[in-house]
Amino acid sequence: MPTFFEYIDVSLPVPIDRPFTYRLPETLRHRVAPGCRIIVPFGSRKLTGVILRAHNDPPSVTAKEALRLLDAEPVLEEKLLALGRWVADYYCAPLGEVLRSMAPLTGEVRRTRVWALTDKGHSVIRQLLIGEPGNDTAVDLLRLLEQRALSETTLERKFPGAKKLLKSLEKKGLIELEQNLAERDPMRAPAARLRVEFQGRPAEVKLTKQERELVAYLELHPGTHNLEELELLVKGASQAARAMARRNLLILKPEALTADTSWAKPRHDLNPEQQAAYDEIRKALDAHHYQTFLLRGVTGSGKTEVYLSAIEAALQLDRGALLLVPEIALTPAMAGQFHSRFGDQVAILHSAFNDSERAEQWRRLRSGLAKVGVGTRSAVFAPVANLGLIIVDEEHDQSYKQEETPRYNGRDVAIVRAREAKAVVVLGSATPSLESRYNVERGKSRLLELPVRVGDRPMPTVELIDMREEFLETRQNGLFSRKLIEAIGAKIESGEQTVLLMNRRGFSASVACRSCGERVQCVNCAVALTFHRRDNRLLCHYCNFAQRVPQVCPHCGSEHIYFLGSGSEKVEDELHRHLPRARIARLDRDTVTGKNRYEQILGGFREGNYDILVGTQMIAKGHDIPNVTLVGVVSGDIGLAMPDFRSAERAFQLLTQVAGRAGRHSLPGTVLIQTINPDHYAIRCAAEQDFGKFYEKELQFRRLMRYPPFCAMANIVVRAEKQEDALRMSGQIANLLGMPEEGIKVLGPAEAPVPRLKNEFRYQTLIKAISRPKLNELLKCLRQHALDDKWPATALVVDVDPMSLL
Ligand SMILES: Nc1ncnc2c1ncn2[C@@H]1O[C@H](COP(=O)(O)OP(=O)(O)OP(=O)(O)O)[C@@H](O)[C@H]1O
Ligand SMILES: [Zn+2]
Ligand SMILES: [Zn+2]
Repeated sequence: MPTFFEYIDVSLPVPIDRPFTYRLPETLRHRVAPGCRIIVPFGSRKLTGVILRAHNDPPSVTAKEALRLLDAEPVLEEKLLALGRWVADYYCAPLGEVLRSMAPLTGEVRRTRVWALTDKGHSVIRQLLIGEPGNDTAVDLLRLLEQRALSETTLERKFPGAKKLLKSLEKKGLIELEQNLAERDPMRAPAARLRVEFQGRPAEVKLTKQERELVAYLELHPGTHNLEELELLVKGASQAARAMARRNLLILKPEALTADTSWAKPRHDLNPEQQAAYDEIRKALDAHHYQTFLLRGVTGSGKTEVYLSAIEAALQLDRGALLLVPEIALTPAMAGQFHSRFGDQVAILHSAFNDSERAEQWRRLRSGLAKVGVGTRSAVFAPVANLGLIIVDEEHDQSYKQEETPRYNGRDVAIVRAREAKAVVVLGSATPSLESRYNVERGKSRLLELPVRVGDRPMPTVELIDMREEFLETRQNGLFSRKLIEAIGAKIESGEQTVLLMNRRGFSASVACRSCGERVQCVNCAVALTFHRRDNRLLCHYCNFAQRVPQVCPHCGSEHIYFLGSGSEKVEDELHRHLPRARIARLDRDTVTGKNRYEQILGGFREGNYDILVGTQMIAKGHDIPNVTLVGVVSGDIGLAMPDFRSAERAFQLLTQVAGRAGRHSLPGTVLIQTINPDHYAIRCAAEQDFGKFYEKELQFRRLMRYPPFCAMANIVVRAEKQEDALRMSGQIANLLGMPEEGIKVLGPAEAPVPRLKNEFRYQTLIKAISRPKLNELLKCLRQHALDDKWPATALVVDVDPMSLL
């Protein structure tokens, strides 16, 4: 094995599916390794790529020379590179794009551009140096650049009017614009980690708006906080904290000096069920084998405590751990809970972090300073050393699926990663996905169950309210049944709290014309616009297009415009009318503007500042609020009629999860679900909170229709701005798939359920296959065709194991 290589194969973030070969300059030949980043020329650009292989096999065409090596040690170690290859292969995505989304590698490095000397520039300046010291600006400038590449603004400051000079020097080939990589490389910039310690509000001190916001937050959440994480929650917190520290209003300390215990929940002794689940996990960890567990625990059964103990066990065995949580669930409360248990051994990886913050956390894991990674989907790629355990909380959650290239599912990647690392996976949920539950039957994973709530607390009682009967009896088409309003009123009287689900935001679902019946649609998408009363606008929930409410029908000119359907905004509004004294908070994408709002609203509700929390599915997940004893569902039917084979599963999960928010502590809970489909199995099973029954029913349906988990599925979407282009390309897809092999079923191409989205026409084809390799082969053919036929890079979407068919 030579230690001296002339060539490297580099993966680049471009939609082309192969590595590119480059020649190494002398100085780098003994320094490269797979997984290191390197800057290479690509067309007229310079790109950062990842070295896949170093070798001495001359390529058939002359290779260009690589420019600069960024890492002395690989950022993606061998195993992660292999995982990236698996993702690229399984999800039919270009490797370069997979690697880019795996690590905070290139995000920031391409931001600034600097002027640097070319080779010619170097030799010119060297000749000049031999001769007389130059005194004209051009020479000074070139000399300066010889020491260091500099940005145009810097040069302007030193040499006013430099712009013109730079252009002429560039024309002469002496200098060139380069992307400033080394300086801005997030993998290198060490950021100071600081903790904020706050001891209470000093009276009579003037604070700025930002400082007040920070104080408000700190008052709600006493103790010490990490400054970076605070910044995420309270915009401008960093600046405000520093300013306040200077005035001795709070204390800033370096990270290592403090351990955050402010979020500490009491540590519980495991109950027998938790203990039994933990014992199984522990055994597998001790055996150092790969094993997947499905931890199905009813809502409020204490799954988190099992996770914490399992992570402790892994640490005792000197192995690292990863905890994946759904997008919305990674709150500071969650992070704090882990901090308080594991101190600075925890690295938090959040998609809302910027590149350098992510890189910082990534570095702490890679160096072994941190041993536990907690994060959302992409944290599955975090460089945890000696990985022993991966936990995927709420494994059924849709946010584990990335809805852009590479369209991977973090849960499934977790399983593959664990298998290679001989690690243990724990998938936890009260409502597991059909796929995960079926894997138990297939012997691919083992079931652990927490069948009851902790402390023998009862499950909430659930009642369905048939809104058709309600209408017959009252002749009123209101949002609320009498029963629901009464129940909420009674809770306000007794000082208990209510959670009210309305899984659609906005005020009215759409606006239509009484004369011609048409709905007002988005100009970019084939969907009806939703009316948002607060800003008195119609809004597209797909592309955010907004317009005023038209005075007359855009189709026929009639003035008889009316509003139909309802959303969370209207629920809040009508509730005020029914219960004028109620204190109501609303949690949906319209009220959660900015990172801190979510915590603020929820925190305020938890503190008892509100009687009722109205919200979309955001309120259904994970919360553990003691005083909530009533959960109401305004319409249990939303989503049931979606043209997606998962619609029943999703409805069941949402209703069961939201029901699970009631009565989790000393007070028992009640759930009222309003519906016009009280006999639908998803709704009935949710009402009975019977996962087993739902699973059997749904599995039958999937088996009969050959839907996942009884087939491997992919969704092919062809999209283009011009309808004829989209039609032509999808025609080609139809031809290619015309005579499918045995064991492959093709549905379509047909108009996608949302036939126009963000100004593109969309046609979709579903492929179901008995054999995964055959499906994979077929998809690669399609991609190859798109490349050969020079389709625009974004025209073909290949979505393997799709989670959403819209
Ligand atoms: N052994 C125990 N004894 C007493 N209380 C416990 C025990 N384990 C957990 N708890 C408490 O029970 C509550 C519910 O636990 P947790 O939030 O982990 O439930 P969960 O299973 O994740 O539910 P969900 O799926 O609804 O989120 C928490 O307040 C937790 O602190
Ligand atoms: Zn009309
Ligand atoms: Zn739109």
